[in-house]
Amino acid sequence: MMKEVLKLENITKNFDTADGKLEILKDINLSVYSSQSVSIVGRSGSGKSTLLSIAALIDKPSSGSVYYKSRDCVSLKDSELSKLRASSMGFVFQNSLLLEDFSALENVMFPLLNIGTNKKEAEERAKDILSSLGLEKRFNHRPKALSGGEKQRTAIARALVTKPDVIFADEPTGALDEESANMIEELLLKTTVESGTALVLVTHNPEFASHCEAKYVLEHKGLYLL
Ligand SMILES: Nc1ncnc2c1ncn2[C@@H]1O[C@H](COP(=O)(O)OP(=O)(O)OP(=O)(O)O)[C@@H](O)[C@H]1O
Repeated sequence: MMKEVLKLENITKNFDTADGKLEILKDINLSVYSSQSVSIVGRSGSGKSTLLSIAALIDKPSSGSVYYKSRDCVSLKDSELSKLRASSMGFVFQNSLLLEDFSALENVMFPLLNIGTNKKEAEERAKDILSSLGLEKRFNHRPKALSGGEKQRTAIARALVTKPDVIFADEPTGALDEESANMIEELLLKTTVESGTALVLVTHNPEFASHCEAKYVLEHKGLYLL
């Protein structure tokens, strides 16, 4: 049976601006299960990144609950949230920032060292995952010596290496040419499902979105199943 990894309940988000209260999200509900891929599309400014930040426990909702493996997370302390993110979540962004002064291998080892994995094991696991993403000849390359697609594959390796329960991807192929974008798309869907990780994907690309198991559109402040 599939486990529920993430549950958003009646999420509302307002921003206070010079022109008063701006309501961005209203009564959003979403459940995400292990191994499930979920896509969220919507026009620019509809609140996709805001929703992703709330789901990933980076930002807090104005009201509503975020449950992570049945645990209510909205009122957890920042230090607990950081720990939870580091051990159980992975992130891939349009321009995933890699550490420029470190090799691809060191970039991928970093999240493991951060959660206390010993160096030898971290190196082995980082090498394994980079190799599985076709980067076995790029271990020692710094980010500036990697192509755009290779950088994103390194970012995916970095996101997956801790074996997270869920990966949040915000426009992960937005900066790539079509061929690299297709490859990254395929890799993300395949690697997440195979490792039991859930994927929550925000994208402008309707084709990429359509390959996910559950497809949502964010419009008029609400989230609707397509
Ligand atoms: N800190 C903030 N203060 C005020 N308004 C904000 C803040 N953050 C986001 N917004 C507004 O919230 C709305 C939603 O922004 P968000 O980035 O979530 O949209 P999006 O759907 O991800 O857009 P895009 O597809 O262009 O990336 C926008 O109108 C934005 O201006």
